Amino acid sequence: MGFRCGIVGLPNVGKSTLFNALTRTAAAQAANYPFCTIEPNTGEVAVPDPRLKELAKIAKSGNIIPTRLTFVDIAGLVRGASKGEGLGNQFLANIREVDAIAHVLRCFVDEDITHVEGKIDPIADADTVETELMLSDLDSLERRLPALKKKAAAKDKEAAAIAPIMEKALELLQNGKPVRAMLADCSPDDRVILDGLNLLTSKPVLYVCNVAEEDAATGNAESERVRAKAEAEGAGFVVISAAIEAEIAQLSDEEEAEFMETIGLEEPGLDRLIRAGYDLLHLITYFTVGPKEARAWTILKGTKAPAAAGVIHTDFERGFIRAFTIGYEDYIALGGEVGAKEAGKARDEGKEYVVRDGDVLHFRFNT
Ligand SMILES: Nc1ncnc2c1ncn2[C@@H]1O[C@H](COP(=O)(O)OP(=O)(O)OP(=O)(O)O)[C@@H](O)[C@H]1O
Ligand SMILES: [Mg+2]
Repeated sequence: MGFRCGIVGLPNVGKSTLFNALTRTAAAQAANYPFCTIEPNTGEVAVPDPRLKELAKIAKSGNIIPTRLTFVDIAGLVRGASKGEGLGNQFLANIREVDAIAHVLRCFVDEDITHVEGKIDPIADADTVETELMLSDLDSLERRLPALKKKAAAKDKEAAAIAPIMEKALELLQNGKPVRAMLADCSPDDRVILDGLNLLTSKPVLYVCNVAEEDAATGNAESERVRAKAEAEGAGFVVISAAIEAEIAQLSDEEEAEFMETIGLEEPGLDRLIRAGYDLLHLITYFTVGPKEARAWTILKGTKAPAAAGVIHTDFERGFIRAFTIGYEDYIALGGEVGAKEAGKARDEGKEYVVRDGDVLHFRFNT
């Protein structure tokens, strides 16, 4: 699988700084000039989950292995990108390949750091970026729709199913709205068709307000404006100071705790960001726990047991018999597998079982 979250925004707003903090590397060049990034940087990030440590304690697991999410640091885009300005289409192609968008908005004032639009206005910046994505989608749909409609009229079943969804998406774009506005009342089947259209504005969005160090714990007036926008749209929202996070990422665990206390942060903003990205993608976690390791695995909400097993190994899915299942709360409260079994809280689940977040699973299979 591998779910990918793309870091998108205007040039020089802190995307690469954030990426480096997330991946705890200096893999992406971050510097004070627009279009510093050209080729996208890709990195895997461990998804922080305090439950793993609790499970490992009970099972005396030798190792803790978190699940991972991929972040992609993409080139900045400017007004006119959809028509080839700046890095134009190349950049749009990179966005097309991700599953969700973390849209970084500059909310910090610093005269020394160039802002391509000349002033701090995250709402206007968000509109600039979104407009380019919408123009690109509009262009793509307007090009594709006539041929599709012709096919639909000629009784092509597939085309007939796609056409109304394309038309609805087009109508939204013509009214200046992103296609994700139709996600809320999209049936699962329609959703598959919509995803197949491979548009830019149908991807879920998380606004990341990049604030100054002193605003990291509280946010500021600009980030509050973005919060209101995110709430109105049903989009994700996180306040973070990329500059601080990059510093924190360099520290040891002890130094980190101390540093965060001085600046009033309860947990690294990165943890909040990673979790928000995970939620945005409708991902949940199940665990496998034993003396060797306590390990987290990522699945889409709604995944049934065999497909969940397939994340570990395709053989597990092909030869799936059943899933020995204990809910996380039960596992902890009853002191592990034996206790849960004795209390009747361990269940054998079959092929139709929809795995829940936090399930501790043990798959039985034959190959
Ligand atoms: N919260 C912050 N406060 C102050 N300065 C910051 C903050 N976040 C990033 N910067 C600075 O802004 C500059 C641009 O950062 P960065 O290279 O990460 O931007 P970018 O969005 O990746 O740009 P590009 O689109 O050109 O690749 C760097 O000098 C970085 O140190
Ligand atoms: Mg960059």
